[in-house]
Amino acid sequence: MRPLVTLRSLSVAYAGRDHAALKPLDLDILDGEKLAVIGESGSGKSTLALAIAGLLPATARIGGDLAWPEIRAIGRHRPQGGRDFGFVFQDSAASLDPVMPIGTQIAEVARAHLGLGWPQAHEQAKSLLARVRLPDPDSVMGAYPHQLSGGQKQRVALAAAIAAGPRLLIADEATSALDTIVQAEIIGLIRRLVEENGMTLLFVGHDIALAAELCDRIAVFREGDMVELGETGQVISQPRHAYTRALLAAHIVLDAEPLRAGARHG
Ligand SMILES: Nc1ncnc2c1ncn2[C@@H]1O[C@H](COP(=O)(O)OP(=O)(O)OP(=O)(O)O)[C@@H](O)[C@H]1O
Repeated sequence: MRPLVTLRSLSVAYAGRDHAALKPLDLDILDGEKLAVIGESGSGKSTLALAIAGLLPATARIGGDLAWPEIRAIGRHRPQGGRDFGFVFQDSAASLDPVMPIGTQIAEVARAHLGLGWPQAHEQAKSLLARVRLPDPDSVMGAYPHQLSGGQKQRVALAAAIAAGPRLLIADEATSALDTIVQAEIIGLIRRLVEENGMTLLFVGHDIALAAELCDRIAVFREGDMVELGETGQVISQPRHAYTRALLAAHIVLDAEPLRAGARHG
């Protein structure tokens, strides 16, 4: 598989902080793969996701090289949100406009990046709402974010993220605020959308069992260091790093089944 994004000695430090948020790392995100980035709070996962999307704040100093080879080849400097990547955050309310109808928000992405007129963009938005399995897409088109549940808002955020057909879907703790059943539904939805659209997935989270269920490879982060990177089956059944073993041990106490399944299938 060709790399969609390449990182070479990439590091990130925020102004005023003693420690680097990300220590130099090499990583290729392969076109079409589902890659999980996991680790505890503060380990640098979101920093990595934001760096890949070109969304780090101005206070961040970036070292090394981060490239989207195909974008660089056509002379563009940075990836474009919506067109090259879709980003879904933990708190989708923060990325949805509270005073704009849902349908208009999704249609705007399709209009801006696909050059559609408003009527076509609205049709596209309605079919996306059906694809993310929101009941009654017609009424959701005219609804506002506060009228939807947390799980429904994540479905809308996913519809908006993929509206312009990006190559990469970045889900940053996109299911972390949801209860277990809704979380499983959204994981299933992400899997289906990624497969149907042939997208690459960067799944950022702290739950190694969820990562194992969904992804082909797992990268484990701790204190800004990528301590482990491997195929899911290998990371689950033969973890190389003590921290990965500790994450797995903590999970086996809570709920062993997804991990056993991940090890069997991996
Ligand atoms: N905008 C910022 N300015 C200064 N420091 C930041 C900023 N964003 C993150 N950091 C710091 O960088 C480190 C890595 O944070 P990051 O958010 O990438 O971790 P994370 O693994 O995604 O954590 P979480 O799961 O809690 O979001 C932390 O020490 C954090 O406090």
